[in-house]
Amino acid sequence: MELRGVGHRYGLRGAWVLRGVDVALPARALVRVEGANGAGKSTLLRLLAGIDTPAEGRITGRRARTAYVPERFSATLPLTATDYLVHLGRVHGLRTAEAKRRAGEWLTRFGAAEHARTPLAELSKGTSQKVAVAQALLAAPDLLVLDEAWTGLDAAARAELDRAVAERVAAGATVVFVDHDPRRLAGAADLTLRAGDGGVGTVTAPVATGIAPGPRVLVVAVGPRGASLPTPLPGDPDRERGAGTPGSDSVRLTVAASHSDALLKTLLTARPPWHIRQVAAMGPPEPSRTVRPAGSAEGPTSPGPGGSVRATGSAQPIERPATP
Ligand SMILES: Nc1ncnc2c1ncn2[C@@H]1O[C@H](COP(=O)(O)OP(=O)(O)OP(=O)(O)O)[C@@H](O)[C@H]1O
Repeated sequence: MELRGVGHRYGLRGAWVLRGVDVALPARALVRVEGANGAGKSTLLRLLAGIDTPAEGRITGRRARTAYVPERFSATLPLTATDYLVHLGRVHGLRTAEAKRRAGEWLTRFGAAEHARTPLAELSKGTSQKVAVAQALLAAPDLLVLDEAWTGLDAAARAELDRAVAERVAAGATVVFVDHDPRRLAGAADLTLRAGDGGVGTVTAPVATGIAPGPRVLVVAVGPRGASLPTPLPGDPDRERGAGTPGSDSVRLTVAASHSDALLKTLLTARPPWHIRQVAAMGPPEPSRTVRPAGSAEGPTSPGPGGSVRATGSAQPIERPATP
């Protein structure tokens, strides 16, 4: 998805909030938007979600399914939580039975199952927010836009949303979020955009998964014999079965460093949990396989469009408390 010369202002004669925004959002990426109050973060998110149309410029390459969680969710429809979710699931093209199943699943994940039959107007602020987040995740969106969506959620639901975000990215989605807590998903963003001075700047370069090698992390995890790894795993790591012990299985996972925190969290919070035996930063990546566009000459090691590079190199232990 690409923004070219995008600008926005409220009203024909209003002051420009954003101008000249040129940004490319990669697929399978977590994108953080930061900036001071009033810098235009929510404006940018609404443009990305397609809620508002830019006053100038173009947005191209929109993903098929987009979902948005606003800063404030005020549900005034005379529906129960489940009926509302099923209705939105239908809007997203799901069959009623599937929408019902997913509504129940997401309400349960966010600890709101007991409010499935509660009318929206009677929900507490926090539970309303859980419904708002559930409606966004229900349709497995390719673009998920979260405007301070964690606000008002209890600790368990905040952690669940962290996990859901990692799952969406691992599944190939772009997740764009704003949160005033700088610790939110700290270190996990592939790209950070800074809104301010009427524009949007790129703070960190995007990691185009599968194209840029980037630093990688080795995680050795141990689980009960025969236990399946949780799915999906953030960052879609390379996996290799290791030598287990009686009653346990060991697996070596190699993942982009930007996804390692989310991967560890997913393993540790799985049911049953996986124990982390080793976490190690990989040495400088050496491309072992290069795919070039058809007809291109032998040349540098960077892959062409659609190419991939597998990182190799020796593992360097990094300081991280590991569970036994
Ligand atoms: N619907 C609207 N009508 C008129 N002006 C608006 C509207 N929404 C936002 N603005 C203005 O646009 C500017 C940017 O607002 P925006 O909400 O995008 O900033 P923000 O960075 O998300 O702020 P915050 O961190 O306080 O949430 C502000 O000056 C705001 O007053």
